[in-house]
Amino acid sequence: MAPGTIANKAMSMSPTRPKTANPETKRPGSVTRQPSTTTRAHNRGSSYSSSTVSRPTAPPSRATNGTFSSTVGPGTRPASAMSRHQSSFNGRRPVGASIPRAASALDTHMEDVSPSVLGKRKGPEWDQASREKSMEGLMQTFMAQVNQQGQTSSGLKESVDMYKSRINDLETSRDELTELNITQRVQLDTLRNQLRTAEQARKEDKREYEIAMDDLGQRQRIELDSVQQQNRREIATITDRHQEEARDLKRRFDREIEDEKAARLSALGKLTSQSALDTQKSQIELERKDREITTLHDGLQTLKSELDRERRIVHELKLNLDTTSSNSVTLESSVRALKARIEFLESGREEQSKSFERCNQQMMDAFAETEAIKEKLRREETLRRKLHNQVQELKGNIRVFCRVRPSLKSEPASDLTLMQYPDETDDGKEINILGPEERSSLGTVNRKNNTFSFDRVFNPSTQNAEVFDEISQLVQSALDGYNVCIFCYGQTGSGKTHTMSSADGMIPRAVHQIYETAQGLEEKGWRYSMAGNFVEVYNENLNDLLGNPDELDKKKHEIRHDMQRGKTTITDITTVNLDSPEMVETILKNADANRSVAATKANERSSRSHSVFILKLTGQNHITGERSEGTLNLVDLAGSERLSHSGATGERLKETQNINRSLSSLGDVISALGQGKEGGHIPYRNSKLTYLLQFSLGGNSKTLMFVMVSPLQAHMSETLTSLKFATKVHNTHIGTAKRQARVRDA
Ligand SMILES: Nc1ncnc2c1ncn2[C@@H]1O[C@H](COP(=O)(O)OP(=O)(O)OP(=O)(O)O)[C@@H](O)[C@H]1O
Repeated sequence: MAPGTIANKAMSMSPTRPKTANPETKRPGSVTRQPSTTTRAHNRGSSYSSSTVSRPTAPPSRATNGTFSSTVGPGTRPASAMSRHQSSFNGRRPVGASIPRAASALDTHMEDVSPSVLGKRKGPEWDQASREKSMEGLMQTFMAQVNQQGQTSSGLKESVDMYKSRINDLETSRDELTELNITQRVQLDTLRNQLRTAEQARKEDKREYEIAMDDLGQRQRIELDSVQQQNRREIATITDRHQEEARDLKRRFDREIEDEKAARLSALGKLTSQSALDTQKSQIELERKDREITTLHDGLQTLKSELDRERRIVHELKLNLDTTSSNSVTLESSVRALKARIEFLESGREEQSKSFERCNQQMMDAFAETEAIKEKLRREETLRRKLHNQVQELKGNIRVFCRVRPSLKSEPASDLTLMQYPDETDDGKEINILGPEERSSLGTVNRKNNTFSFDRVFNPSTQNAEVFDEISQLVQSALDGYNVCIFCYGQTGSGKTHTMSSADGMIPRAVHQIYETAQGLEEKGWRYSMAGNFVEVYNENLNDLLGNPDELDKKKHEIRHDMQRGKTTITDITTVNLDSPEMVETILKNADANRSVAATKANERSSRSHSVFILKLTGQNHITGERSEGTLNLVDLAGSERLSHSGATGERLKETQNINRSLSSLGDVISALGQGKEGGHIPYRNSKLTYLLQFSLGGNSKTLMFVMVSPLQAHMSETLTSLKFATKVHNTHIGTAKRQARVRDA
């Protein structure tokens, strides 16, 4: 316990603590309050002492009664002091606490006697007896008070003793506490010393740990540096080695490339000289062929009859084959019968075996004969191909057919152009277009007559099947490995789409024929594969009509030519393998649907664009090892009407310009081919269409153009323009046969 606490306790026990609220202290200072000995005896603690000193002392106000007041004067007021002690000790009242206040009794008495004592007499002069009496009474009262005071004093003594014992207790407690305090201080010091030692030890440890950490860090840094250096050295070594290897490789590759280049260059040189030689040879060959062709031309009839004869032979051979086959069947059954007989016959074995050998020999002969006939048939097929091609070449490598569509129900007869077909019962090659009636100044009525002649003219009653008969030989050429191009040219509504891609048009018919022929050729060892593309050239852009309709007019396709192999490919194009002839219907439907997406009306779009159906035919003969690669292009051209005169603007004008450009490019290409200059420039690149068809126009390819004619009077001007263009094409000689067609104005 802290010393201060004990002092506070002593303070709380102070019997004389001033109380301003005490009525006695407020009383007017008539009584002198001397510090009593009892009070002094209590004054041991410093706090207690200060409290006593602070009590105010007043000078005696009754100097005349000094002796009396010093002993029994009202200022001492022991009872009052006692009562304050009592109140400080937990409310216990010491003996005498109930004694009446002497001071107040004295006060009363003093007031009663004072007039006589002070000589202020108002009654009789002097009464000795009463005075003695009263003195005695006073004396008795005084004595009683003294006794009372004695009792009070003994009570106070008891209190003092009690206080003393209490003080002794407190001192003992204080001593104990002081001792405890000292012990605790010693312990505290010891603990502080231990703490200091521990702190010292901790600091020491920390310092050692830091030193160790520094050492470790330094060691690690050194190790890291050495590892890094080692790594750097290794990387440098590896890099050097790799660079050296790379240099070696580069040197080697350079050497190899150089060697390869030199080899290629020499090969190229050889090839160039070879090709020059070949070209020269071809030239000579061409000239020779020209001569031959002239001979051939003369001997065409002979060849035709020969072909017929060959056909007859083939037919006879086929009959022979059938007979032989039935013979071999008969022989087989004979063999079986003979075998059965052998089992039954026990004797004459030799004769039987001879007869069996004979039968066997006959059978072998029959097989050999069959093989020979088959071989002859294959030779016949090769010969047929050759002859077929010669016939096609003689017919001319570019042909023009004219087709007039019938009038539709909606078109009255009065609106139709007068057209005549003078040789329709014969060759069917001419058409007369009669102009409107014109009255001359002399009054005669005339009609302008425009006569055109083509390879074939189909009148309005001709059906697609008949038209196809005429082109089927060209389709056969595609199977034989030639590039064939069939165009439909004419103004909008003239019947191009009907001819080309209607349900029974040229495209489906061509596919069906190819299938049938390819199947027939299978027994001669041929296997064919067919791959189809359908593209559209619109505004000089190529579109895939079998692709995603959303990509129409957006996706870019490029045309790539393999000049050495004479092959054309289109990038990112959909190719459909025609596994069955029915596939073609799906292809046509898809193309139509795609066009419908791109335009509000599909036919509107179709008349503003060129569509090209490309069929690639690859054949392989596993018996003879022959191979053929041909392409059939079926082209539905955009409407040829001269829209530049119609005042078209904007998008329509652009379309028109593109159509005009591509059609005139087609004309230019055909015309350049017709000039037939060896190595002359052919402007294929002038339009997407001609560029796409580069290998199918000219050279060894075969071209057929349909010029489509509308029967309407209103379209006559366009009809004449189309027919004139077609005549120009017809007059063009490409390849071997030269022909002349006539345009007669009557
Ligand atoms: N030989 C024909 N026999 C019967 N109807 C025909 C014949 N040729 C054309 N038509 C009909 O004439 C109309 C116009 O023909 P088509 O659509 O083929 O013309 P187009 O030249 O292809 O026109 P576009 O350039 O707009 O495509 C169609 O209704 C078609 O059915």
